Amino acid sequence: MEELLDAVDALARVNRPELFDALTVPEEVSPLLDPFTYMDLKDDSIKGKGWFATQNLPAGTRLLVAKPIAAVLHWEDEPPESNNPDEMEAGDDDDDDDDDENDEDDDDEALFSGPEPEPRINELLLVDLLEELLDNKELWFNTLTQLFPRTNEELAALPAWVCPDDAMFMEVESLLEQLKLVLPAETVTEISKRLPHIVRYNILSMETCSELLSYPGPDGHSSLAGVALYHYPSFFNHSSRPNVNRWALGDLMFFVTNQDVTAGQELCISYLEHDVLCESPYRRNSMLRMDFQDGGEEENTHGRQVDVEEGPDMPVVDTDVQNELMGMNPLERIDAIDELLQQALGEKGPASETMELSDRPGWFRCDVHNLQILKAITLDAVGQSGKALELWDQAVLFTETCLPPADESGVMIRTQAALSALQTGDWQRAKQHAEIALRTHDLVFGGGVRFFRRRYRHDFALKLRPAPSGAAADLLQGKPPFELLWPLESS
Ligand SMILES: C[S@@+](CC[C@H](N)C(=O)[O-])C[C@H]1O[C@@H](n2cnc3c(N)ncnc32)[C@H](O)[C@@H]1O
Repeated sequence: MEELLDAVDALARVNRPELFDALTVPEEVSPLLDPFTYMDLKDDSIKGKGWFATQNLPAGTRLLVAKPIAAVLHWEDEPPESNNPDEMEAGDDDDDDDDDENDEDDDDEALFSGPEPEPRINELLLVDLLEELLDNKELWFNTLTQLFPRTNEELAALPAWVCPDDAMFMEVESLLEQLKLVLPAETVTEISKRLPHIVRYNILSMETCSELLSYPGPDGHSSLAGVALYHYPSFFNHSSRPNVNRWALGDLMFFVTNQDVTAGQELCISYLEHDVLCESPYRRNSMLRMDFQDGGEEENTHGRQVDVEEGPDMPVVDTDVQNELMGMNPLERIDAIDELLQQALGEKGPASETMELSDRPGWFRCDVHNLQILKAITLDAVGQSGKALELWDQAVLFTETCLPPADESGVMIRTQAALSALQTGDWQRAKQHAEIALRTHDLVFGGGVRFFRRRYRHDFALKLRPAPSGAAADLLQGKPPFELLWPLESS
């Protein structure tokens, strides 16, 4: 697995990495390519097919590893003019310069560049699949026809596919014409109707080590983010209380139970980011945009309408907001975060003046959580690790009360909490956070302390705190903090 991570690291450094024939399933996990070891497929009258446990499974059972049928990375969906790396850099610089001073210029630029183009990533995947079918028509009969939507009734219940881009539509049409040379016309008609929906309703996002603070930086793996269509994983249904977590290394996807599961229970993943699962059904459904309503486990809400709600439909503190905040100097940033926290908690605008404070619509709970993390990072950077630790503790509380069990973001937060506690010289607290971080990491990712240190090595290299002094320096004796908190002999 460590060799695989080395290969993934190398791929992530390449400008516009290509997928991923180089990444093969390591021998030690190859038995997991067989999904029927611990699970079986069953039919449910409402949800269709789904995976069910065939035996009692303890938390941390690796169920499945899968290689995709096709995958597309986000960089492949960049608009053509920004595909030139030189132009990209120039564009980035412009953005940075413009941030505060030249709002008017920003507006002018927006006028000239037009609206954001629609994402075409699903259609890029569709084109890849059609190209693959030209060489390997059995893929349709053996695999793709097994995936939802399988029947004409299922198909008829879905909204029509609308291609967001004329050029892509022409490409799809041309590939369908070429397919008519190798497949019967009625099969090609079937493919043209069903394949866009198969893509739309089965693809999974794929991100490597995305919980790490180093993820968006030069040593992170954000260049490998994309979407992929998998065969057996496509049969996992959605639950807002999932008992299965998934994680990726490149395009290899791993599925693991996050809690004890009893024989006969359904095994579900979440189709939503875990940090929005604690929101109301209205908000969850606004983001899910699927052909079913996610109303909570206890009720069957297939097709049910959920009431409209005040407040944003999506998290406000997205990557752009976070990048903008991280571009500020620390003191300015803390003020800006405090201001945003007030809004996020509904304590300040944009609701009407007459509105009671308690009635003001808040943002998502993960907005507050992410702002608190940014503030903790900032306080650590300016040497206030005691105050940072209080915020890391609040972030731990969020992950343990609002997220599914053993969520990987809890590992990152416990790791940072341990490092902040060590920085304050509080060895007991540091050790406690460190142990839980390692235990949770091992449950989800396996590989003991070695693999934890390997996955976290770029985070350990970040200079997030000043050089330790006082009790922390006495504890460390010149060693790097991770050596003290996660020594190799603890495995
Ligand atoms: C990725 S497929 C999952 C496997 C699918 N059930 C099948 O029969 O192949 C996604 C589709 O399954 C159904 N589905 C998944 N989770 C569901 C849920 N919680 N409630 C109702 N339908 C669900 C929806 O039709 C959705 O578009």
